Amino acid sequence: MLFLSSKATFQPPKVINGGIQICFPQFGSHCSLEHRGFSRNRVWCMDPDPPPFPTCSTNKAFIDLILKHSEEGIKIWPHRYEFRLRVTLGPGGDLMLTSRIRNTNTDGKPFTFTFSYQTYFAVSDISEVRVEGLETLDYLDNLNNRERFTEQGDAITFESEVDKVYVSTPTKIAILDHEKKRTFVLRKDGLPDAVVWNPWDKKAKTLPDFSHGEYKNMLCVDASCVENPITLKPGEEWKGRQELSAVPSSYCSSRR
Ligand SMILES: O=P(O)(O)OC[C@H]1O[C@@H](O)[C@H](O)[C@@H](O)[C@@H]1O
Repeated sequence: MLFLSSKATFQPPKVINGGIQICFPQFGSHCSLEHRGFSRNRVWCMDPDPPPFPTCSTNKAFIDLILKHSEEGIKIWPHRYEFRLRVTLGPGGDLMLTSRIRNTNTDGKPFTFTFSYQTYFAVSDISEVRVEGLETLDYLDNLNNRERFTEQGDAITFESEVDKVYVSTPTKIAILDHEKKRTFVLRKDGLPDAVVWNPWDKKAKTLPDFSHGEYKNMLCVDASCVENPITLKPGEEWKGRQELSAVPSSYCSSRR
């Protein structure tokens, strides 16, 4: 289901192109932090004592992880927080990520953040892929100084570099891989926006992890909260969930 570039090397702080990257406390380049935030480059701990999750995890394998502020980290982002992540795998391979972020500041100060599950889907050939669920929506075009445009009425197809933030998107987005006759279904909650990215040929040549032509085999569709940042007061918690499943395309279209 997920793409990982063939030349990826796991040597933090270098980022990889692949998998699902948890971007917090920013997704973009608004302040002096790392441009996709620091959470994707930190070592997380297993959370031995997570508070109860409202989602049903019966018959599913799951792991609870936690990331907290460190005294070193506070110098970079001057806030105390607890970020709990539950990763759940269902019997059919469905993958669910639930993030809970709590402001634990003791100085009474709120904090503001943006967030994204930067998700690299593996596809057979980007030219054969169609994304449904984003038609007629407004988007901010990262390739045009984040100018706002409105998408046309048809499903989205790809023939050049794309880097768009679709705003106020529905809770379900489908990524149809025509060649593989397979559809990825992304369901989300608490994450109004969806970033769609493919670097295409020219940009991919500038990304050292990509082999020749490898851009054809990936598409990022990221459940995100970018347009309207989230503000939490001390003691408040935010929750954002993403669920991914893969189904035969015929199954999906018969249930639209
Ligand atoms: O190299 P990074 O930081 O993981 O980002 C890769 C791409 O990720 C996409 O999600 C963004 O929309 C692009 O703007 C970005 O170039």
